[in-house]
Amino acid sequence: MSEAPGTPESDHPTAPLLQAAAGREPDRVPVWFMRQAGRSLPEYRRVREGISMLDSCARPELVTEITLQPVRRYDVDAAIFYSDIMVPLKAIGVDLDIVPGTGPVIAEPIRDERGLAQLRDVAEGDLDHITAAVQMLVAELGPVPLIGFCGAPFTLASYLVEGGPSKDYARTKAMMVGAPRLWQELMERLARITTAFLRTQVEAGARAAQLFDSWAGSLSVADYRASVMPYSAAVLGGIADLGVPRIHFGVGTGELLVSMVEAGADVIGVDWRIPLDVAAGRVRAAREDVGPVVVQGNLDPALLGAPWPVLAERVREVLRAGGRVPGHVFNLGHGVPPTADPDTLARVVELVHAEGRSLRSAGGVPAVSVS
Ligand SMILES: Cc1c2[nH]c(c1CCC(=O)O)Cc1[nH]c(c(CCC(=O)O)c1C)Cc1[nH]c(c(CCC(=O)O)c1C)Cc1[nH]c(c(C)c1CCC(=O)O)C2
Repeated sequence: MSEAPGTPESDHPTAPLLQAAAGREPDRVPVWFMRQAGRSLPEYRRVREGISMLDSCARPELVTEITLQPVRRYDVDAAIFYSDIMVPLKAIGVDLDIVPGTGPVIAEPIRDERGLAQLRDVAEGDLDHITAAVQMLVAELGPVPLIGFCGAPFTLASYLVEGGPSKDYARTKAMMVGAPRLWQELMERLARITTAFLRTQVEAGARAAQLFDSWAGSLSVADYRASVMPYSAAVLGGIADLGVPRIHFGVGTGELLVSMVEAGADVIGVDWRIPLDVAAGRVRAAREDVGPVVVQGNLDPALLGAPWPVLAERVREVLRAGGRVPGHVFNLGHGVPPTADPDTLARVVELVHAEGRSLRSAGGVPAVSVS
Protein backbone atom coordinates (compact mmCIF):
# COMPACT_ATOMS: atom_id res chain seq x y z
CA MET A 1 0.00 0.00 0.00
CA SER A 2 3.00 2.31 -0.34
CA GLU A 3 2.01 3.35 -3.86
CA ALA A 4 0.65 6.85 -4.18
CA PRO A 5 -2.73 7.01 -5.85
CA GLY A 6 -2.46 7.71 -9.59
CA THR A 7 -3.62 10.94 -11.10
CA PRO A 8 -6.81 9.60 -12.64
CA GLU A 9 -7.84 12.49 -14.91
CA SER A 10 -4.76 14.53 -15.41
CA ASP A 11 -2.48 12.04 -17.16
CA HIS A 12 -5.01 10.94 -19.77
CA PRO A 13 -7.73 13.56 -19.66
CA THR A 14 -9.33 12.36 -22.85
CA ALA A 15 -10.15 8.77 -21.90
CA PRO A 16 -13.80 8.59 -23.01
CA LEU A 17 -14.77 6.30 -20.14
CA LEU A 18 -13.56 8.78 -17.54
CA GLN A 19 -15.16 11.72 -19.32
CA ALA A 20 -18.53 9.99 -19.55
CA ALA A 21 -18.30 8.90 -15.92
CA ALA A 22 -17.86 12.56 -15.00
CA GLY A 23 -20.97 13.55 -16.97
CA ARG A 24 -19.02 15.11 -19.85
CA GLU A 25 -19.48 14.41 -23.55
CA PRO A 26 -16.47 12.52 -24.93
CA ASP A 27 -15.68 12.30 -28.65
CA ARG A 28 -17.19 8.86 -28.71
CA VAL A 29 -19.58 6.90 -26.54
CA PRO A 30 -17.32 4.66 -24.44
CA VAL A 31 -17.98 0.95 -24.57
CA TRP A 32 -16.67 -2.09 -22.73
CA PHE A 33 -18.25 -5.42 -21.83
CA MET A 34 -18.54 -7.14 -18.49
CA ARG A 35 -16.72 -10.46 -18.88
CA GLN A 36 -15.05 -9.23 -22.07
CA ALA A 37 -12.03 -11.28 -21.00
CA GLY A 38 -12.86 -14.93 -20.67
CA ARG A 39 -14.29 -18.00 -22.15
CA SER A 40 -15.90 -16.45 -25.23
CA LEU A 41 -12.38 -15.85 -26.61
CA PRO A 42 -10.42 -18.69 -28.24
CA GLU A 43 -7.13 -17.03 -27.26
CA TYR A 44 -8.31 -17.13 -23.62
CA ARG A 45 -9.20 -20.81 -23.78
CA ARG A 46 -5.75 -21.46 -25.23
CA VAL A 47 -3.74 -19.74 -22.49
CA ARG A 48 -5.90 -21.21 -19.72
CA GLU A 49 -5.38 -24.80 -20.90
CA GLY A 50 -4.34 -26.96 -17.93
CA ILE A 51 -4.39 -24.03 -15.48
CA SER A 52 -7.17 -23.67 -12.95
CA MET A 53 -9.14 -20.43 -12.76
CA LEU A 54 -7.79 -19.47 -9.33
CA ASP A 55 -4.21 -20.36 -10.27
CA SER A 56 -4.53 -18.18 -13.36
CA CYS A 57 -5.60 -15.24 -11.15
CA ALA A 58 -2.45 -15.63 -9.03
CA ARG A 59 -0.05 -15.29 -11.99
CA PRO A 60 0.55 -11.63 -12.93
CA GLU A 61 1.83 -12.36 -16.47
CA LEU A 62 -1.23 -14.47 -17.20
CA VAL A 63 -3.60 -11.91 -15.68
CA THR A 64 -1.94 -9.26 -17.83
CA GLU A 65 -2.21 -11.34 -21.00
CA ILE A 66 -5.85 -12.30 -20.40
CA THR A 67 -6.92 -8.76 -19.47
CA LEU A 68 -5.27 -7.42 -22.63
CA GLN A 69 -6.80 -9.99 -25.00
CA PRO A 70 -10.15 -8.23 -25.49
CA VAL A 71 -8.41 -4.83 -25.65
CA ARG A 72 -6.33 -6.07 -28.58
CA ARG A 73 -9.27 -7.67 -30.30
CA TYR A 74 -11.88 -4.95 -29.80
CA ASP A 75 -11.48 -1.20 -29.74
CA VAL A 76 -12.99 -1.11 -26.23
CA ASP A 77 -12.61 1.98 -24.05
CA ALA A 78 -11.63 0.10 -20.89
CA ALA A 79 -9.95 -3.04 -19.67
CA ILE A 80 -11.39 -4.88 -16.67
CA PHE A 81 -8.99 -6.60 -14.33
CA TYR A 82 -9.04 -10.36 -14.90
CA SER A 83 -9.78 -11.90 -11.54
CA ASP A 84 -12.84 -13.12 -9.66
CA ILE A 85 -14.93 -11.85 -6.78
CA MET A 86 -13.72 -14.85 -4.74
CA VAL A 87 -10.01 -14.04 -5.17
CA PRO A 88 -9.62 -11.90 -2.01
CA LEU A 89 -11.28 -14.66 0.02
CA LYS A 90 -8.86 -17.19 -1.40
CA ALA A 91 -6.02 -14.80 -0.55
CA ILE A 92 -6.94 -14.77 3.14
CA GLY A 93 -7.10 -18.55 3.19
CA VAL A 94 -10.78 -19.43 2.76
CA ASP A 95 -10.96 -22.99 1.43
CA LEU A 96 -12.78 -22.53 -1.86
CA ASP A 97 -12.58 -23.63 -5.44
CA ILE A 98 -13.99 -22.49 -8.73
CA VAL A 99 -15.48 -25.58 -10.29
CA PRO A 100 -15.72 -25.51 -14.09
CA GLY A 101 -19.35 -25.29 -15.18
CA THR A 102 -20.57 -24.65 -11.62
CA GLY A 103 -18.80 -21.62 -10.20
CA PRO A 104 -17.47 -20.88 -6.72
CA VAL A 105 -17.75 -23.74 -4.19
CA ILE A 106 -16.93 -23.25 -0.49
CA ALA A 107 -15.49 -26.20 1.48
CA GLU A 108 -17.04 -25.13 4.78
CA PRO A 109 -20.01 -22.84 4.26
CA ILE A 110 -20.42 -20.16 6.90
CA ARG A 111 -23.51 -20.88 8.96
CA ASP A 112 -22.54 -19.85 12.51
CA GLU A 113 -20.12 -17.86 14.63
CA ARG A 114 -17.47 -20.55 14.28
CA GLY A 115 -17.53 -20.33 10.49
CA LEU A 116 -16.79 -16.62 10.68
CA ALA A 117 -13.28 -17.39 11.86
CA GLN A 118 -12.43 -18.16 8.22
CA LEU A 119 -12.78 -14.45 7.46
CA ARG A 120 -9.76 -12.65 8.85
CA ASP A 121 -8.71 -9.20 7.69
CA VAL A 122 -6.37 -8.82 4.73
CA ALA A 123 -2.78 -8.68 6.00
CA GLU A 124 0.41 -7.18 4.57
CA GLY A 125 1.52 -9.30 1.62
CA ASP A 126 -1.79 -11.13 0.99
CA LEU A 127 -2.51 -9.11 -2.12
CA ASP A 128 1.00 -8.62 -3.48
CA HIS A 129 0.13 -10.68 -6.56
CA ILE A 130 -2.76 -8.29 -7.24
CA THR A 131 -0.50 -5.24 -6.98
CA ALA A 132 2.06 -6.88 -9.26
CA ALA A 133 -0.57 -7.80 -11.86
CA VAL A 134 -2.17 -4.35 -11.92
CA GLN A 135 1.19 -2.59 -12.21
CA MET A 136 2.26 -4.86 -15.05
CA LEU A 137 -1.06 -4.30 -16.77
CA VAL A 138 -1.26 -0.52 -16.59
CA ALA A 139 2.25 -0.30 -17.97
CA GLU A 140 0.99 -2.14 -21.07
CA LEU A 141 -2.38 -0.49 -21.40
CA GLY A 142 -1.22 3.04 -22.19
CA PRO A 143 -4.19 5.38 -22.42
CA VAL A 144 -6.85 2.67 -22.02
CA PRO A 145 -8.08 2.87 -18.42
CA LEU A 146 -8.17 -0.22 -16.25
CA ILE A 147 -11.30 -0.88 -14.21
CA GLY A 148 -10.70 -2.58 -10.88
CA PHE A 149 -13.56 -4.46 -9.26
CA CYS A 150 -14.75 -6.44 -6.31
CA GLY A 151 -17.83 -8.38 -5.29
CA ALA A 152 -20.20 -6.60 -2.92
CA PRO A 153 -20.65 -8.04 0.57
CA PHE A 154 -24.13 -9.46 -0.16
CA THR A 155 -23.11 -11.27 -3.34
CA LEU A 156 -20.05 -12.72 -1.61
CA ALA A 157 -22.10 -13.68 1.45
CA SER A 158 -24.49 -15.56 -0.81
CA TYR A 159 -21.68 -17.88 -1.94
CA LEU A 160 -20.17 -18.23 1.53
CA VAL A 161 -23.44 -19.05 3.26
CA GLU A 162 -25.01 -21.23 0.56
CA GLY A 163 -21.70 -22.97 -0.13
CA GLY A 164 -22.00 -22.32 -3.87
CA PRO A 165 -24.28 -20.82 -6.51
CA SER A 166 -27.95 -20.61 -5.58
CA LYS A 167 -31.25 -19.72 -7.18
CA ASP A 168 -33.13 -18.46 -4.13
CA TYR A 169 -30.42 -17.54 -1.56
CA ALA A 170 -32.66 -19.14 1.08
CA ARG A 171 -30.01 -19.80 3.74
CA THR A 172 -28.45 -16.40 3.17
CA LYS A 173 -31.74 -14.56 3.60
CA ALA A 174 -32.67 -16.73 6.59
CA MET A 175 -29.43 -15.70 8.30
CA MET A 176 -29.97 -12.07 7.33
CA VAL A 177 -33.36 -11.86 9.03
CA GLY A 178 -32.96 -14.62 11.64
CA ALA A 179 -29.47 -14.02 12.98
CA PRO A 180 -28.90 -10.28 12.57
CA ARG A 181 -25.82 -10.12 14.79
CA LEU A 182 -24.09 -12.94 12.94
CA TRP A 183 -25.12 -11.30 9.65
CA GLN A 184 -23.73 -7.94 10.72
CA GLU A 185 -20.40 -9.48 11.69
CA LEU A 186 -20.22 -11.41 8.41
CA MET A 187 -21.05 -8.34 6.32
CA GLU A 188 -18.63 -6.09 8.24
CA ARG A 189 -15.80 -8.52 7.68
CA LEU A 190 -16.64 -8.85 3.99
CA ALA A 191 -16.80 -5.07 3.61
CA ARG A 192 -13.31 -4.72 5.08
CA ILE A 193 -11.87 -7.49 2.89
CA THR A 194 -13.41 -6.23 -0.34
CA THR A 195 -12.44 -2.64 0.39
CA ALA A 196 -8.83 -3.76 0.78
CA PHE A 197 -9.03 -5.70 -2.52
CA LEU A 198 -10.44 -2.69 -4.36
CA ARG A 199 -8.05 -0.18 -2.79
CA THR A 200 -5.12 -2.38 -3.75
CA GLN A 201 -6.19 -2.33 -7.40
CA VAL A 202 -6.72 1.44 -7.48
CA GLU A 203 -3.51 2.20 -5.60
CA ALA A 204 -1.64 0.07 -8.13
CA GLY A 205 -3.12 2.00 -11.06
CA ALA A 206 -6.75 1.07 -11.81
CA ARG A 207 -8.57 4.26 -12.86
CA ALA A 208 -12.16 3.25 -12.16
CA ALA A 209 -13.75 0.76 -9.77
CA GLN A 210 -16.82 -1.41 -10.16
CA LEU A 211 -18.72 -2.97 -7.28
CA PHE A 212 -20.51 -6.12 -8.46
CA ASP A 213 -23.59 -6.81 -6.36
CA SER A 214 -24.73 -9.27 -8.96
CA TRP A 215 -27.41 -10.96 -6.85
CA ALA A 216 -28.75 -7.99 -4.84
CA GLY A 217 -31.75 -7.88 -7.17
CA SER A 218 -33.16 -10.87 -5.29
CA LEU A 219 -33.85 -8.61 -2.28
CA SER A 220 -36.79 -6.37 -1.42
CA VAL A 221 -35.99 -2.67 -1.12
CA ALA A 222 -36.62 -2.82 2.62
CA ASP A 223 -34.24 -5.73 3.20
CA TYR A 224 -31.64 -4.22 0.87
CA ARG A 225 -31.70 -0.94 2.75
CA ALA A 226 -31.66 -2.45 6.22
CA SER A 227 -29.25 -5.34 5.81
CA VAL A 228 -27.12 -4.81 2.71
CA MET A 229 -26.82 -1.17 1.72
CA PRO A 230 -24.78 -0.04 4.77
CA TYR A 231 -22.03 -2.52 3.91
CA SER A 232 -21.92 -1.65 0.20
CA ALA A 233 -21.85 2.00 1.26
CA ALA A 234 -18.87 1.19 3.50
CA VAL A 235 -16.97 -0.29 0.53
CA LEU A 236 -17.83 2.57 -1.82
CA GLY A 237 -17.12 5.13 0.88
CA GLY A 238 -13.90 3.31 1.68
CA ILE A 239 -12.44 4.15 -1.74
CA ALA A 240 -13.97 7.63 -2.13
CA ASP A 241 -10.68 9.31 -1.19
CA LEU A 242 -8.92 7.65 -4.13
CA GLY A 243 -10.78 9.87 -6.61
CA VAL A 244 -11.71 7.28 -9.23
CA PRO A 245 -15.26 6.90 -10.56
CA ARG A 246 -17.20 4.17 -8.80
CA ILE A 247 -19.59 2.01 -10.82
CA HIS A 248 -22.26 0.12 -8.87
CA PHE A 249 -23.88 -2.79 -10.67
CA GLY A 250 -26.37 -5.55 -10.02
CA VAL A 251 -28.79 -7.73 -11.97
CA GLY A 252 -32.56 -7.26 -11.67
CA THR A 253 -32.12 -4.10 -9.60
CA GLY A 254 -34.84 -1.90 -11.14
CA GLU A 255 -36.40 -1.40 -7.71
CA LEU A 256 -33.04 -0.89 -5.98
CA LEU A 257 -31.42 1.69 -8.25
CA VAL A 258 -32.19 4.67 -6.05
CA SER A 259 -30.74 2.91 -3.00
CA MET A 260 -27.70 1.75 -4.95
CA VAL A 261 -26.93 5.32 -5.99
CA GLU A 262 -27.48 6.42 -2.42
CA ALA A 263 -24.92 3.84 -1.34
CA GLY A 264 -22.36 5.91 -3.21
CA ALA A 265 -22.21 5.34 -6.98
CA ASP A 266 -20.87 7.80 -9.55
CA VAL A 267 -22.15 5.53 -12.33
CA ILE A 268 -25.07 3.17 -11.97
CA GLY A 269 -24.94 -0.13 -13.88
CA VAL A 270 -28.32 -1.18 -15.22
CA ASP A 271 -29.43 -4.52 -16.61
CA TRP A 272 -31.65 -4.93 -19.69
CA ARG A 273 -34.96 -5.07 -17.84
CA ILE A 274 -35.30 -1.30 -17.56
CA PRO A 275 -34.46 1.35 -20.20
CA LEU A 276 -31.50 3.55 -19.27
CA ASP A 277 -33.47 6.80 -19.33
CA VAL A 278 -36.17 5.30 -17.11
CA ALA A 279 -33.49 4.08 -14.69
CA ALA A 280 -31.90 7.55 -14.55
CA GLY A 281 -35.32 9.16 -14.21
CA ARG A 282 -36.15 7.03 -11.19
CA VAL A 283 -32.96 8.03 -9.46
CA ARG A 284 -33.36 11.73 -10.22
CA ALA A 285 -36.99 11.78 -9.16
CA ALA A 286 -36.13 10.29 -5.81
CA ARG A 287 -32.82 12.01 -5.19
CA GLU A 288 -32.54 15.47 -6.68
CA ASP A 289 -29.45 16.04 -4.59
CA VAL A 290 -27.33 13.32 -6.23
CA GLY A 291 -26.43 15.45 -9.26
CA PRO A 292 -26.23 14.18 -12.83
CA VAL A 293 -26.84 10.47 -13.04
CA VAL A 294 -24.49 8.55 -15.31
CA VAL A 295 -25.61 5.14 -16.50
CA GLN A 296 -23.80 2.05 -17.73
CA GLY A 297 -25.48 -0.63 -19.80
CA ASN A 298 -27.66 -2.24 -20.95
CA LEU A 299 -27.97 -4.44 -24.04
CA ASP A 300 -29.51 -7.83 -23.24
CA PRO A 301 -26.57 -10.26 -23.65
CA ALA A 302 -28.92 -12.90 -25.04
CA LEU A 303 -29.54 -10.69 -28.08
CA LEU A 304 -25.92 -11.10 -29.23
CA GLY A 305 -27.14 -14.25 -30.94
CA ALA A 306 -29.80 -12.42 -33.01
CA PRO A 307 -29.27 -11.60 -36.71
CA TRP A 308 -27.06 -8.53 -37.10
CA PRO A 309 -29.69 -6.07 -38.45
CA VAL A 310 -31.98 -6.85 -35.51
CA LEU A 311 -29.14 -6.64 -33.00
CA ALA A 312 -27.86 -3.39 -34.52
CA GLU A 313 -31.29 -1.80 -34.08
CA ARG A 314 -31.30 -2.86 -30.41
CA VAL A 315 -27.83 -1.35 -29.94
CA ARG A 316 -29.16 1.91 -31.41
CA GLU A 317 -32.14 1.78 -29.05
CA VAL A 318 -29.79 1.54 -26.07
CA LEU A 319 -27.77 4.49 -27.43
CA ARG A 320 -30.92 6.60 -27.87
CA ALA A 321 -32.11 5.87 -24.34
CA GLY A 322 -28.60 6.58 -23.01
CA GLY A 323 -28.72 9.84 -25.00
CA ARG A 324 -31.47 11.08 -22.71
CA VAL A 325 -29.10 10.78 -19.72
CA PRO A 326 -26.17 13.16 -19.04
CA GLY A 327 -23.60 10.38 -19.24
CA HIS A 328 -23.64 6.91 -20.79
CA VAL A 329 -21.11 4.10 -20.82
CA PHE A 330 -22.28 1.44 -23.25
CA ASN A 331 -22.17 -2.13 -21.93
CA LEU A 332 -24.25 -5.26 -21.81
CA GLY A 333 -26.85 -5.69 -19.07
CA HIS A 334 -24.72 -8.52 -17.65
CA GLY A 335 -21.64 -10.49 -18.68
CA VAL A 336 -20.67 -11.71 -22.15
CA PRO A 337 -22.14 -15.22 -22.52
CA PRO A 338 -19.59 -17.98 -23.20
CA THR A 339 -21.27 -18.67 -26.54
CA ALA A 340 -20.97 -15.09 -27.80
CA ASP A 341 -19.27 -14.66 -31.17
CA PRO A 342 -16.30 -12.29 -30.75
CA ASP A 343 -16.89 -10.91 -34.25
CA THR A 344 -20.35 -9.81 -33.17
CA LEU A 345 -18.90 -7.98 -30.17
CA ALA A 346 -16.41 -6.30 -32.50
CA ARG A 347 -19.30 -5.06 -34.67
CA VAL A 348 -21.14 -3.75 -31.61
CA VAL A 349 -18.08 -1.72 -30.59
CA GLU A 350 -17.78 -0.34 -34.13
CA LEU A 351 -21.42 0.63 -34.23
CA VAL A 352 -21.35 2.33 -30.81
CA HIS A 353 -18.32 4.34 -31.86
CA ALA A 354 -19.63 5.17 -35.32
CA GLU A 355 -23.18 6.19 -34.42
CA GLY A 356 -23.17 6.76 -30.67
CA ARG A 357 -22.61 10.51 -30.66
CA SER A 358 -25.21 11.34 -33.24
CA LEU A 359 -27.78 9.02 -31.69
CA ARG A 360 -27.12 10.68 -28.33
CA SER A 361 -27.82 14.13 -29.67
CA ALA A 362 -30.91 12.80 -31.46
CA GLY A 363 -32.10 11.53 -28.08
CA GLY A 364 -33.57 14.87 -27.06
CA VAL A 365 -31.75 16.04 -23.95
CA PRO A 366 -29.01 18.66 -24.35
CA ALA A 367 -25.63 17.52 -23.14
CA VAL A 368 -24.65 18.76 -19.71
CA SER A 369 -21.42 20.66 -20.19
CA VAL A 370 -19.25 20.64 -17.11
CA SER A 371 -15.96 21.94 -18.41
C1 LIG B 1 -20.80 -16.70 -11.46
C2 LIG B 1 -19.34 -17.01 -11.28
C3 LIG B 1 -18.49 -16.49 -10.27
N1 LIG B 1 -17.26 -17.01 -10.46
C4 LIG B 1 -17.29 -17.86 -11.55
C5 LIG B 1 -18.57 -17.85 -12.08
C6 LIG B 1 -18.96 -18.53 -13.35
C7 LIG B 1 -19.49 -19.87 -13.20
C8 LIG B 1 -19.80 -20.38 -14.62
O1 LIG B 1 -20.62 -19.79 -15.28
O2 LIG B 1 -19.13 -21.35 -15.01
C9 LIG B 1 -16.12 -18.54 -12.09
C10 LIG B 1 -15.41 -17.76 -13.10
N2 LIG B 1 -15.17 -16.39 -13.04
C11 LIG B 1 -14.41 -16.03 -14.10
C12 LIG B 1 -14.10 -17.20 -14.84
C13 LIG B 1 -13.19 -17.28 -16.04
C14 LIG B 1 -13.60 -16.51 -17.19
C15 LIG B 1 -14.94 -16.81 -17.81
O3 LIG B 1 -15.51 -17.86 -17.50
O4 LIG B 1 -15.37 -16.03 -18.64
C16 LIG B 1 -14.75 -18.27 -14.24
C17 LIG B 1 -14.77 -19.71 -14.68
C18 LIG B 1 -13.91 -14.69 -14.39
C19 LIG B 1 -14.53 -13.52 -13.82
N3 LIG B 1 -15.43 -13.41 -12.78
C20 LIG B 1 -15.71 -12.12 -12.55
C21 LIG B 1 -14.92 -11.34 -13.43
C22 LIG B 1 -14.80 -9.82 -13.43
C23 LIG B 1 -15.85 -9.07 -14.05
C24 LIG B 1 -15.79 -8.91 -15.53
O5 LIG B 1 -14.90 -9.39 -16.25
O6 LIG B 1 -16.68 -8.19 -16.01
C25 LIG B 1 -14.21 -12.22 -14.24
C26 LIG B 1 -13.23 -11.88 -15.34
C27 LIG B 1 -16.60 -11.55 -11.51
C28 LIG B 1 -17.60 -12.42 -10.90
N4 LIG B 1 -17.44 -13.71 -10.45
C29 LIG B 1 -18.62 -14.15 -9.88
C30 LIG B 1 -19.58 -13.11 -9.97
C31 LIG B 1 -21.00 -13.17 -9.47
C32 LIG B 1 -18.93 -12.03 -10.59
C33 LIG B 1 -19.48 -10.68 -10.87
C34 LIG B 1 -19.83 -10.54 -12.29
C35 LIG B 1 -21.08 -11.23 -12.75
O7 LIG B 1 -22.14 -10.97 -12.16
O8 LIG B 1 -20.99 -12.01 -13.69
C36 LIG B 1 -18.80 -15.48 -9.25
